[in-house]
Amino acid sequence: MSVNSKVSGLILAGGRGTRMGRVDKGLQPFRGATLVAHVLQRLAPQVASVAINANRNLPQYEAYGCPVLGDELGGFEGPLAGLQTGLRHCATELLLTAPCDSPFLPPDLAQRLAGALDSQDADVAVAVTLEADEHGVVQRQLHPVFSLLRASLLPQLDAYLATGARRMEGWYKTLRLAEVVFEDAAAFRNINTLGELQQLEHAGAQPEQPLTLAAVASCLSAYDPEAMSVRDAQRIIGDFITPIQSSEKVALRSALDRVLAQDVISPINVPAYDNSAMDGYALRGADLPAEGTVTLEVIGIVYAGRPTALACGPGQCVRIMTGGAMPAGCDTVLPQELAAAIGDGSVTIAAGVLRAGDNRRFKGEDLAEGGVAIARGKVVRPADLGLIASLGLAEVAVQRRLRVAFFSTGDELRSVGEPLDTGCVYDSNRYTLFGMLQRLGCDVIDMGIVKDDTVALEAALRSGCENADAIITSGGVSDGAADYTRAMMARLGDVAFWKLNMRPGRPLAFGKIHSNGRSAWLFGLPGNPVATMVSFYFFARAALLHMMGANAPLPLLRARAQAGIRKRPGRSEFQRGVLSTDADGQPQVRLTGAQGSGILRSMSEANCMVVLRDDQGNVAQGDLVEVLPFEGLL
Ligand SMILES: Nc1nc2c(c(=O)[nH]1)N[C@H]1C(S)=C(S)[C@@H](COP(=O)(O)OP(=O)(O)OC[C@H]3O[C@@H](n4cnc5c(N)ncnc54)[C@H](O)[C@@H]3O)O[C@H]1N2
Ligand code: MOO
Ligand SMILES: [Mg+2]
Repeated sequence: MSVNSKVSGLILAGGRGTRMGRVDKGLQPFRGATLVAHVLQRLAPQVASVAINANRNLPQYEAYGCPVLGDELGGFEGPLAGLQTGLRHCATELLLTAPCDSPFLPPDLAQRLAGALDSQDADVAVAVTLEADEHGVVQRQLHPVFSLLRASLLPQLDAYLATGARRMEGWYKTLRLAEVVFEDAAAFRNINTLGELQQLEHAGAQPEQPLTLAAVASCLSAYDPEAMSVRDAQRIIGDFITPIQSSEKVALRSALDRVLAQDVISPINVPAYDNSAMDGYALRGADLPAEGTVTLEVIGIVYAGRPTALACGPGQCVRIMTGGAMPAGCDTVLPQELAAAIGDGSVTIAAGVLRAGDNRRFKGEDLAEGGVAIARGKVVRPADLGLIASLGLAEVAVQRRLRVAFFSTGDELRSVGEPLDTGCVYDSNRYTLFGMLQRLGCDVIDMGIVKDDTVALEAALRSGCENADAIITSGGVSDGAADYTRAMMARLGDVAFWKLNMRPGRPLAFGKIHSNGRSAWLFGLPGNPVATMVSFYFFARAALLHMMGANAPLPLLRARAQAGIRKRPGRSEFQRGVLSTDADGQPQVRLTGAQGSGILRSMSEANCMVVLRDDQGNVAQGDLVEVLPFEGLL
């Protein structure tokens, strides 16, 4: 008898998809189908039948023609709960599991696991791969959700779950386990984030192949590195970059300005109980008069923070303070200033001053227990600190800080503190870059000035690559005779040199370089000081935030031009402006004089950039233009 007829397949699709922003992972589109469809396609030929374990969107899963089984336990208790349901419905001797986010699972999974189960007389066989860790040491990696189990294990699993334990590996420890080594580690790759999903979507057939710039650029209808639009460049950068996968727990206050690495889940209802929004009288809405007045008996008083056993019957009310728990029977609060008369032990209410249900705050109306209070990717602001504190949480998981190395290139540059030789300029780009990176919350590594010298450049790029997640350079990316930077960048990795249809900031280098087993993203910004800043804001900033896993779009707004602006269609222009409010309090903007890309003074005088897109022509006085205010810009 072939292995197939003894095995039922179970696709585990019952998770919360927490790392994917709580989307239903299995149903995410991937290479023309969904993730679960890819898994089904690979699993079905290996087994007698397949069932899907899912806890939401059941009709969509049913559309694949398989039985869909919800967890018996309820409440997203993890893969063991799915396994329990799968074993309960398993009509064959063996059950094979695979997660819904592993579209590359091996075609011989069932066969090889079954072989080991038999030969080792084990209860369960589990896939293992050998993978080198960061020090190059090979480690055994167990993949507990790729398992083949005897259906007879159900009573043991029921008993294990009844203890409250939920970890797969914990349960396996109580069983006879056969480990089966598979050589192709990439086949067990599971997709945890939308970023990975997107990366693999474009990555060609082999998931282990790194994404190349050429592969990303091939998605554009036309790719001309000599005439790139701002939008295309932003798109390529966004598609090429993937977020770093590393987080840390920090004390709440230290989370300010950091990026949340996980959803903050509310452990409690906020507020924890129905309460009053006003100082006044809690009453039954049904007692409110349709006309004339009603006088209610005051049976007691409730203060905020003190539990109450008071309960109102018809004709009764309770004196209550803001935040006080609503007494049983009450659903409405009369603010005391709306009472027609307040007597000794009674209050009189006129018709029409109040509707039933007014001034009551519901338990959980701010946040419901188990709900997402703040989604991962949010940059933590003061209000978020307060919200997290209101949940009683003292720590949160944040993305580890991004390490960004930067240096300036050019023989003509001198550092602050050095004498200024003839023909030289002081290096200002390292200071603007320091400021912008610091504002983004990066750990910065200032590598100083690097001369136009191949050896020095190579050493600097390699050192940056080995010590940082990203490297930002300025200068040397145009095609001037002394621009050694380009040649060296290209030698160390996959780097594109673009001429963009924009002003300032026309040349830009972008890519990924490698050195001694490490890699880093590279942004080669143009040397002219204003061009450096503009390129940073419109390309590097979003890319760095994306690496940090942050969700922080540019805060653009619209303002009226106080004077006409000359603008040539066909390129984007970023002009320095001063944003203010007109006599009616509406935003207005004027330019700050000379706009040459070496003129930092007008950048310093500006408080915004006027963003004029490719297709825009001359701007007339009073026209609305897009503006990027510097204040509040991360
Ligand atoms: N024939 C062409 N020449 C240039 C083009 C072009 O398309 N064809 N593009 C121009 C544009 S636009 C820009 S922007 C610059 C960019 O050139 P590089 O990135 O190669 O930068 P450098 O040549 O090294 O420097 C340009 C300029 O900026 C000054 N600079 C450089 N670094 C700093 C610094 N850290 N602090 C202060 N000032 C700096 C440098 O002294 C030069 O004056 O190329 C145009 N040329
Ligand atoms: O890109 Mo350049 O910024 O115009 O000087
Ligand atoms: Mg140059």
